[in-house]
Amino acid sequence: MNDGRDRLRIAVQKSGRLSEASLDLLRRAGLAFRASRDKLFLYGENLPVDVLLVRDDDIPGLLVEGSCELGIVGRNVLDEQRLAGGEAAAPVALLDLGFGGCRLAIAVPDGGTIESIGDLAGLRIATSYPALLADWLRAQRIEAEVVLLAGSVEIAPRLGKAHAICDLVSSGATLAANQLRELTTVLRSEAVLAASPRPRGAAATQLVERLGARIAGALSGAGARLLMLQAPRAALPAITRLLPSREAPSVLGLDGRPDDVAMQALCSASLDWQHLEELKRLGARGVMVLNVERMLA
Ligand SMILES: Nc1ncnc2c1ncn2[C@@H]1O[C@H](COP(=O)(O)OP(=O)(O)OP(=O)(O)O)[C@@H](O)[C@H]1O
Ligand SMILES: O=P(O)(O)OC[C@H]1O[C@H](OP(=O)(O)OP(=O)(O)O)[C@H](O)[C@@H]1O
Ligand SMILES: [Mg+2]
Repeated sequence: MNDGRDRLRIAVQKSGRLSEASLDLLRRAGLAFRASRDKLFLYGENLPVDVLLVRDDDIPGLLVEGSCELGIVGRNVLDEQRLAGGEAAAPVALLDLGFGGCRLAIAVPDGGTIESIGDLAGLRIATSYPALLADWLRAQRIEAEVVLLAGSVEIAPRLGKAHAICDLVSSGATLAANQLRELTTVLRSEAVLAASPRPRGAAATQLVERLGARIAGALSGAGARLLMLQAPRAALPAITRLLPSREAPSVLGLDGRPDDVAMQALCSASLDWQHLEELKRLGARGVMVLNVERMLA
């Protein structure tokens, strides 16, 4: 690994919105950990892979300097630091992880005079994401002043510090509580698996690829169902049309029953009781649905 280490390091948010889901995903990818006494480090027990628990803002920097080979962080944090860092090598986003979904949005006081993005010209906008906001303003050819605030951005308009804000939104409850309304979206974000841009040795590269494949497998397996049944061969086309299936089902002949088949199909999470009742009506028997835990392409 980098700096002569013989174990891989993954940086994960210590305590916050991404912490639980990040560790859960790593466990589903087959990693088992033991916590250090100071709870800043999780020692990998079954693979040479350890987890570093840090502030999410530190994760891109740890990847850039090569102290960690992988990290789980919001795309918002990754893109902000890439834009702020200018030309320097940036971490590489490998995979979207399907949690931590939110958007960076511009919001304005309810009932105020700002009605379209053009109205932002010449105004002050408070944010914790100055590089993303400045980049968006440039692209929209709007000249506005960016006011940097580390947190509680939503109260800036009430304090007279800014006319508008640019902050993360998911349910919209925080905006509503502060009498703000969303004007436009600057960036859609979710947690991503990111890799260090520093060159690594062959062993580390191989382990990064192996973990990437396991994590992708844990994600694609999540929610998938394996449907197994027996049915009259003649009912197969109708059954196949009915299924929320990702690919063609596997069909097997049955000994001594030429008119019947056994079939197996990988379905999405939307496979429900109504599908099963319909299958029965079409002549299916022995219908079984299993949750898929992991898949390897
Ligand atoms: N309301 C939200 N809904 C869903 N995801 C969110 C929301 N707010 C933030 N996120 C995502 O979760 C990430 C972490 O958010 P959190 O609020 O825990 O960060 P933080 O306060 O900066 O934590 P830290 O102490 O690690 O710096 C954000 O960068 C973003 O990607
Ligand atoms: O649209 P909503 O569902 O209301 O979520 C939006 C809020 O969530 C985030 O803050 P968080 O709650 O993580 O607190 P923080 O500011 O301390 O990070 C974000 O900064 C918003 O304030
Ligand atoms: Mg942070």
